[in-house]
Amino acid sequence: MADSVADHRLRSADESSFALHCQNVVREYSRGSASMFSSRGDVPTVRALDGVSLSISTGEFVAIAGPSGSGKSTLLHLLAALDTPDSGDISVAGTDVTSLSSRGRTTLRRDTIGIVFQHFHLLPSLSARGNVALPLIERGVPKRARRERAVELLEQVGLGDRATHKPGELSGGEQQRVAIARALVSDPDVLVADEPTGELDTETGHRVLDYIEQTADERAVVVATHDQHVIDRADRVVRLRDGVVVNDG
Ligand SMILES: Nc1ncnc2c1ncn2[C@@H]1O[C@H](COP(=O)(O)OP(=O)(O)OP(=O)(O)O)[C@@H](O)[C@H]1O
Repeated sequence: MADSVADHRLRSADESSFALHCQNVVREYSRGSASMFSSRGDVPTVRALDGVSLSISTGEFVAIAGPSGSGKSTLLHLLAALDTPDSGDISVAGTDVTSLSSRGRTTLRRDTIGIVFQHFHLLPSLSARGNVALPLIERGVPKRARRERAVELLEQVGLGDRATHKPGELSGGEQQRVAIARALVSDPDVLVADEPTGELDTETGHRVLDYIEQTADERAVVVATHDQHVIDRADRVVRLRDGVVVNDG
């Protein structure tokens, strides 16, 4: 049977009213193979998230903070539908992620989630415009419309004059702005960013943050970060420690 995202729309009004919602989420990783550690076949695990519950609305700019290893990236990957939890529920834009197949999650990401990584993840052989237009190919948007939309987004992030430059010809801050433009090109309901200012100097980090902040007016924005500037500017800070939410406000 076809696995359409629409089949996984939540029935509950409570959960579907949030752009992002997770309930009692647990995610464990195994530490190597069973044979390495135990004659009984037990695989040691690390519990990266231990019962996390969180709801984020459209228009909120939320920072996920906490010490190294506290579970920030793990949570972000789950909220971006890049991964699934061992137990608990996650919904994105009213769709139950945990019941989707891998293909269904790919469709959900394509249609509703923009993702920005610390290391930009741009294709070096494509121009800034080509990188930004990439998600529109998957959506079947014609070439001319793709180009126009990509240039529009690059102008919004202040890089209209860099459209034909390749990533190697751009500074770190410019590359990160290209990555943000790419994440926003499909006008997603949710923007998820993992340490987006981690590789940038303070001033460039502020510029990138300006763009991220602006986009939060019409979508939910979640940023995992160690950067105090991001934490200071967020509407709300969710603090993790050892995979548990220790503060939310
Ligand atoms: N693929 C993996 N395999 C095994 N353990 C992992 C894996 N990814 C993360 N972990 C472990 O899960 C825990 C949470 O890691 P996570 O990367 O989510 O933390 P973080 O808060 O993002 O850390 P940092 O700030 O250093 O990026 C850590 O103990 C980490 O070692």
